[in-house]
Amino acid sequence: MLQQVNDFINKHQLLEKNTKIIVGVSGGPDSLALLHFLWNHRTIWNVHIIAAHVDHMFRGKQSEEDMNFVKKICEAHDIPFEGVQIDVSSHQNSHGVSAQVAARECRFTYFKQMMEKHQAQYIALGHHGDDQIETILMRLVRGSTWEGQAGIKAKRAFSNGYIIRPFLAVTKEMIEEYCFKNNLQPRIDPSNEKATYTRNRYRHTILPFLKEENRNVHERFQQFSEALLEDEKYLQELTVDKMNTVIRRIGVDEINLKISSFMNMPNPLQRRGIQLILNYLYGEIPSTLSNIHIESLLTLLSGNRSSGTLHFPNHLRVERSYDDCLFTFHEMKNSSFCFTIDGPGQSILPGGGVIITEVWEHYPSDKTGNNYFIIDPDTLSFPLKVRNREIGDKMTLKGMKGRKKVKDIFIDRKIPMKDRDIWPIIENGTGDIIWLPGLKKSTYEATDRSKGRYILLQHKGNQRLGGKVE
Ligand SMILES: Nc1ncnc2c1ncn2[C@@H]1O[C@H](COP(=O)(O)OP(=O)(O)OP(=O)(O)O)[C@@H](O)[C@H]1O
Repeated sequence: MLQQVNDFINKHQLLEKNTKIIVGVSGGPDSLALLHFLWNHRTIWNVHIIAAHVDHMFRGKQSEEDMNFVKKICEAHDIPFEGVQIDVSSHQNSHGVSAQVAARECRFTYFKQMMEKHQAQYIALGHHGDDQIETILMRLVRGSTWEGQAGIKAKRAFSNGYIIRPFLAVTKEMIEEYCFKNNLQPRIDPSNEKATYTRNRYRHTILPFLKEENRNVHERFQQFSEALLEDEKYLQELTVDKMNTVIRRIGVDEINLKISSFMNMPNPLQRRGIQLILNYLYGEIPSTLSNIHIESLLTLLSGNRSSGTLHFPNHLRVERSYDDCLFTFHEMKNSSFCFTIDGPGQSILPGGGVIITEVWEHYPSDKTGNNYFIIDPDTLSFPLKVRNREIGDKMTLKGMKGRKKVKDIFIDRKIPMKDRDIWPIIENGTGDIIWLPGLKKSTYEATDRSKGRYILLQHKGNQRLGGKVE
C-alpha cells in the first residue's frame, strides 16, 4: 500500500516539499491511517502535519469521545492537534439541509479556518478508492454534471491551498490491513454500519459484485475519473474561448449574454458555458441550485418568448430581453413578485426554490409535513397565486382556531428578514392564504381521503439530496 500511495502522490503532484498539511481526522480507519502515513513521511517530504477534528455533536458523549480519542493519539505522538465542537443540528435547521450536508459544510468551514490560521497549503482527507467507485456510480445513477461524474478529485483548489486525497489509490481493505499492521485501533462510527444511507446500499450490494469481477476495479474507476477530468479540462478551455466572445462582464455580479451567438455554440459547450457563468457569479455554487434551474434557463434562451425572468438561489436573477440575457445579483427596483400556478408542472421561486405541482389519482398519504400541500380539486381549483408577503397577511392554520399573522409565523420560525420578502405565499382564487411552503398549512388542505383525484403541491426549498459527499 505504501508504494501505491507514494506513486499516486508523485503522479498527481499532490504535495510540495516544505509545506504544511492539515489532516482531517475523524478517528475512523481511513483518516487515522492517513494521519499515520503522512506523519511517518513528514521528514522525507519535509512537511508539517497538523491533525484537525470536528465533533459534529450528533451522538452526544460518544462523539465527544471520538474527539478525545484523536486528541490523545496526537498527544501521545506529539502531533499538533486542533479540535472543535460544532452544533451541526442547529446549522441544519437554520439552513434547511440534510444532516450530512450540514456536517460537511461545518467541517469544511472549519478546515478553511484552520488552513488560514496555520498558513497551511493542504488539507488531506481519507477518501479512498472504494469511496471513488461509490461516488461515481451514485452520481451516474442520480444524475450529475460531467465533472461530477468523474467523482472525487485527488487534488482540488480549496481556501488558500488544496484539498488532497492520497488514499484514492488504495482500497478500504488495504487501509484496514495497514491499520492492523501498524496497530492502529480506529473508532468506528455506528452510522457507517447502517445500510440506510444511499452510499451504504451501493457499498453492500454493488461493490462486492464489482470486486469479484475485478479485484482492482478501483484502479479502473480512478483511471476513468482521470480521463474524464482530462477531457473535461479540454472542453472547458474551448468553452472559455467561445464564451468570451458571447458574454460581457458588467462588474463582479452581472453578466450579459448574447443569446443568438450563444445558441450557435455546440451543445456541449453551451451547457458548460452556463455552468461557467454560474461559477463566476456565485463563486461557490449553492446546494439549492439544481438541474431544474439549468433546464429552465435553457428553455428561456431557446424559446420564442422575447422576455422572461427566472429567480435562482441566493437572489440571482436571470432576465431575458430580446437577444440579451442578463444574469444579475442587483436588487430589482421592486422586489415583489406575483405569478400563478395554472396546472401540473414546476414553478421556480425567487430565492431558488421550486413548487412542483402534480395530479394524483389517490390521496398522497405519505406526503406529510409543511413542504407538501394536498388539494381536493372539488373545493379548491386553479389558478393558484404565488406571491410574496404583504402587510397584514393572515392565515387560518390547520388544527388551530382563529387566524394567525404571517409575520408572527416568520418570527416564530426565526426566518431571517431578507428571506421573508421572498418567501412564497400560496393563495386561492378568493385571496385566502392556503399555504406557507415549508412553514405552515391552512385549513384548506384536503381532508376527505375518498376522492379519486388530488392535486399535490411540493415545495423544494433549501433541500438537497443526502448521501455522503466529499
Ligand atoms: N469529524 C471529522 N473531523 C475531521 N475530519 C473528518 C471528520 N469526518 C470526516 N473527516 C475527513 O473526511 C474524510 C471522509 O469522511 P467520511 O465521513 O466520508 O469518512 P469515512 O469513510 O468514514 O472515513 P474515516 O474512516 O476516516 O472516518 C475522512 O477520511 C476524514 O479525512
